[in-house]
Amino acid sequence: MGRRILRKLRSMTSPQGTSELQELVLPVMANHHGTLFAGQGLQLMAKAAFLAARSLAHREVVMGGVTGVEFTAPIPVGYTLTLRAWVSRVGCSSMTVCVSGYTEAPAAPPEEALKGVFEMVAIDGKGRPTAIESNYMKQEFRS
Ligand SMILES: CC(=O)SCCNC(=O)CCNC(=O)[C@H](O)C(C)(C)COP(=O)(O)OP(=O)(O)OC[C@H]1O[C@@H](n2cnc3c(N)ncnc32)[C@H](O)[C@@H]1OP(=O)(O)O
Repeated sequence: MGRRILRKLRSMTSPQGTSELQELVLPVMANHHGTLFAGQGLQLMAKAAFLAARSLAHREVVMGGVTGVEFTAPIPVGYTLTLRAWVSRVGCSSMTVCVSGYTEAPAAPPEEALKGVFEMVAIDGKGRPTAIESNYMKQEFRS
């Protein structure tokens, strides 16, 4: 692959410590109300948090816990859900990742529909916590 194409591909990816996913809500992802099933929403948020944390740590990461999740608006089938995740705290081996999801549809204004805070831990080849070497952020943003 040529260098120019590689440069273009790199510029199209999310910055380190962030991720963005876009999903079309399909009937197979819905509950009996015709809106996104909570378990599917959690899975998508977990995926976005994982990708943001791994891109910062440059190592494999696992989820240690979920600090909080809120579903603030139902997401009907046919809507587009855009999830944005960003690392808000870097510890020794752990990271806090915030995720926010917005809905869009042709006749509806964009609306925040879900959000969550996830604790991710960088691991070595044996699955044990390992230090994150990053200058991304060395302070906690918790109030
Ligand atoms: C991508 C996926 O699908 S992951 C699959 C689901 N997740 C898993 O299977 C993970 C299973 N759990 C584990 O493997 C372990 O409990 C680990 C790796 C998360 C932590 O291992 P421990 O031996 O408990 O780690 P230890 O107590 O040394 O803590 C390591 C770091 O993780 C943090 N941590 C550990 N557990 C948690 C938790 N539940 N919530 C928040 N932070 C945590 C610690 O605060 C510490 O942070 P620091 O290094 O920045 O100071």
